[in-house]
Amino acid sequence: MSGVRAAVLGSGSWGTTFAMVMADAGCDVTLWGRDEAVAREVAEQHSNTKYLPGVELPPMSATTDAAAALAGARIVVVAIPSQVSRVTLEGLREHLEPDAVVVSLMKGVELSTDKRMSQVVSEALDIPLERVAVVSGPNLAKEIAARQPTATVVACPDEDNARLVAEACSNTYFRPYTNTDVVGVELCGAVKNVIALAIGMAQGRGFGWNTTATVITRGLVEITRLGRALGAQPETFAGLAGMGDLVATCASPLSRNHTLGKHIGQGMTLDEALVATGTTAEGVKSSRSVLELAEKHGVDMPITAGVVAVLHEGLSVEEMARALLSRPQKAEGVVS
Ligand SMILES: NC(=O)C1=CN([C@@H]2O[C@H](COP(=O)(O)OP(=O)(O)OC[C@H]3O[C@@H](n4cnc5c(N)ncnc54)[C@H](O)[C@@H]3O)[C@@H](O)[C@H]2O)C=CC1
Ligand SMILES: O=C(CO)COP(=O)(O)O
Repeated sequence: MSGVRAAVLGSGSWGTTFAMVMADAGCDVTLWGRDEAVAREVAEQHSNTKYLPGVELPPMSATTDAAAALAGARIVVVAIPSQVSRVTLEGLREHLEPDAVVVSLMKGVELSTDKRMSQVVSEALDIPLERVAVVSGPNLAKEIAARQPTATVVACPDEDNARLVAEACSNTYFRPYTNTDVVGVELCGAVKNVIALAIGMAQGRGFGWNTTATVITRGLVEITRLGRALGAQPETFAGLAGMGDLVATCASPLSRNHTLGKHIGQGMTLDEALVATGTTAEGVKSSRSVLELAEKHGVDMPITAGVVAVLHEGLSVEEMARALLSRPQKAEGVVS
């Protein structure tokens, strides 16, 4: 999409990779981050060794000056940790162009409000939800930065805006599909991180593929159940943002949530696992807000409850497994 001005907020692994995806799609991209050294390296040396070692980036601008990044930007992409997005975006609101479409790449649910990221973006920037799109799918940043083929979903209530964003990120290795089910796509992205933590815990404890497959499948049931209670479309859960991302995140050691869960399963404390994992593992905090959201809507999410209990309440992985398996027998309905 030749020449469309885009700003990407957040110069970590996914922000930098998505800036690369858009630049490779022909956009005129400026990456914004708070780290001056990273911005200089991206702009001058076409690399970001802190987050994407060994990757050669296409030419793009990079800055720590938000006003400069946002000036003239038709598309603004947000790729910072979910829990700091509201305060960060409120500080940038005055620089947003009046026709800008804002894209959330974030896979979390806000603590204290239990809001999805598109809701947070809309409130923090004071723009209607029709101008907020979300991108979610099996999108491990490091594989995409190596230009390996993948697909994703661009969801927005306004189909023209979904198409605008899809065109702006479509290139030879990245294929976006559009839909209007923002609730479903966003919930898939946030809750799969919690399920990935559970699978990491199980694998770290030494459980094999039967356990993994069970948790993926029943995890998808939990996501579907919550999504349906919140008005999502059932087919979203079988798509790229649902099953697709669940498979990628739960199978790959590149997933930080999976890795963190594995550390816990191997006996680390949460603090030790956070240090060992390094960058953002959204599920650690979002597990709590997802569970609260489920409780508010009367939705049963036993795997999510188990993850919260292990991470934040001192339950062991064995106790979590026992608790899950000793639940009352029932028929296997998709939403039961
Ligand atoms: N890395 C991946 O493969 C994928 C990540 N995501 C999602 O993208 C979001 C961002 O994740 P990553 O880029 O991977 O995380 P990251 O940890 O690699 O980078 C986060 C970036 O945000 C910056 N940051 C942190 N606090 C900030 C603040 N208060 N103000 C401004 N900048 C701040 C950090 O300096 C860093 O540049 C998360 O919600 C994640 O779930 C989604 C799909 C793929
Ligand atoms: O969302 C992701 C891949 O689609 C990345 O997962 P992690 O945040 O667990 O690394």
